[in-house]
Amino acid sequence: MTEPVLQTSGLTKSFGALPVTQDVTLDLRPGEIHAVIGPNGAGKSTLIAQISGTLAPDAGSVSLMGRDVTVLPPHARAHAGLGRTFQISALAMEDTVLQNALLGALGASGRPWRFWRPALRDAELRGRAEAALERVGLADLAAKRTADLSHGQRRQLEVAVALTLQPRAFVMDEPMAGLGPDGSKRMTGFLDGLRAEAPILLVEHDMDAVFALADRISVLVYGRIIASGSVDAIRADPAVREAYLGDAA
Ligand SMILES: Nc1ncnc2c1ncn2[C@@H]1O[C@H](COP(=O)(O)OP(=O)(O)OP(=O)(O)O)[C@@H](O)[C@H]1O
Repeated sequence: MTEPVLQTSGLTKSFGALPVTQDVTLDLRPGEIHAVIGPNGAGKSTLIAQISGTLAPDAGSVSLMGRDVTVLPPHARAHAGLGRTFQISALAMEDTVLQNALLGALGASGRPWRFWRPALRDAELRGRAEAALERVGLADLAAKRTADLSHGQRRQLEVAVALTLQPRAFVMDEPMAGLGPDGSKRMTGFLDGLRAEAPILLVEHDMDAVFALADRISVLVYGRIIASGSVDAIRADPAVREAYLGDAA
């Protein structure tokens, strides 16, 4: 079997008496989209936070391309190849689209922030930022103020910022949120192509998108993975239908 790019093993975390992830073991293999679904409050965002390093697990580990990154801070995981998009936008709204992409490229370069001004003139960084914008279809909007983008375009820009790192794996928290049917369809098409570049661990409530994209689905309920398998297997699983999918299956 192909080596996983990303692997969690026994990730466990409680907030006080509330267990939010319990012994979560999953992996992400080259070329795939692995969706994590589950009801509100199941622990999906806290799982992503432990994978990306913003939250320390009580027990368990995270490894990236075979390297244990459990104690690394988020920026070090990003440098090790983990690309992340957020449920809530982390963009600088008053800056232009290109400036946001450049901030990502500058962060990826590992240079201190005092190089921000020179970065605007740095051909290599600019090239990296422009290539990422081109990749997500925002090249024509490079000079636009980010606040003036549509919600869907901001989501695309978030992916572009993550792309400037040339990640080996993505974790994405609800990239379809608030997109509407057309935007969701466009993003689905985009993620479909992106998986060949870097596999995606996808937390998403939009079941049409999940069923269209996922190579595998893991279902999280009360912090525990209750089922993991292909789209067809998950849709047919009685426990999953009862706990989460209901009519959506
Ligand atoms: N910092 C925190 N302190 C205490 N409890 C928290 C904290 N963050 C999350 N929780 C609780 O942990 C549980 C899991 O939350 P989490 O946001 O991971 O769920 P989720 O599956 O991502 O939900 P959603 O689908 O609504 O985004 C919830 O009961 C939530 O209230």
